[in-house]
Amino acid sequence: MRIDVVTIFPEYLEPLNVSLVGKARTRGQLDVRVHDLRSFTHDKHRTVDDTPFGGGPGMVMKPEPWGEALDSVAASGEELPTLVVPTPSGRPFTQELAVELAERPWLVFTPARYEGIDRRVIDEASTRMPVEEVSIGDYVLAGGEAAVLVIVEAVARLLPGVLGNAESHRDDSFAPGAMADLLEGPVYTKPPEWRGRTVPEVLLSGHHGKIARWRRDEAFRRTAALRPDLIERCDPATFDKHDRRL
Ligand SMILES: N#Cc1c(N)n[nH]c1-c1ccc2c(Cl)cn(Cc3cccnc3)c2c1
Repeated sequence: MRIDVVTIFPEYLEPLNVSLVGKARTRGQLDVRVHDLRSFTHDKHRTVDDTPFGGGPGMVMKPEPWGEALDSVAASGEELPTLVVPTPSGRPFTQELAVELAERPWLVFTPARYEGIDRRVIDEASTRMPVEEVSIGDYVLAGGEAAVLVIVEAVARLLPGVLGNAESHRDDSFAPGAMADLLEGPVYTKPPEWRGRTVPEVLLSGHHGKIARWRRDEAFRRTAALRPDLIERCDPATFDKHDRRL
């Protein structure tokens, strides 16, 4: 997968050089390119914003630099990219959308600032590529860069080979499958006793069937307590009558 990010804060995307995404880039599983929007300005002050038509607070990001940036990025690849626009009014970002985006060959992110990008940029882009306007949650950020970090990590970990053998998204919370839509249960590691606290005996038993059942029961119990709405979404076939009694 190729990912391009156009931003006035390229340094905000430095985290894409480390950990899971950084390793995937080093291995060649992910091609991430960050572009400074100001590279596509031509005035002395490298202006990217102006006052809003119709008045009102704040500034709006000018269409010209974005248009030139998207032209340049789109022309540099062979395939059709999907434009991903972080915005408070966007489609809620969920695991389902992460899976959808992970199936695309090329994502171009346009995290903006101020009061947003001149609407004509998105409208014009929509005539030549798929556009997804996405929000990472019902809270207000100052711009889209943090959303890009969240979306890229959630998508990258779904790409084949990115998660090592020691990790797996098989039992991810919110992912389809036997633990569909359940939150993760408690996890433990050595030492077996720490500050007088021990590990549930079943996890030391070596009985894989009992361990699997305990983990599912704990996930169900935790989900029922913290996110009962997710239980309603579960496929009834996922749980036998015993689970329903937890
Ligand atoms: N994704 C997401 C997301 C989220 N969940 N909250 N806020 C944002 C987000 C994304 C992009 C921008 C751009 Cl461009 C400017 N702002 C500031 C702003 C805040 C409220 C109303 N208008 C603009 C952004 C906020």
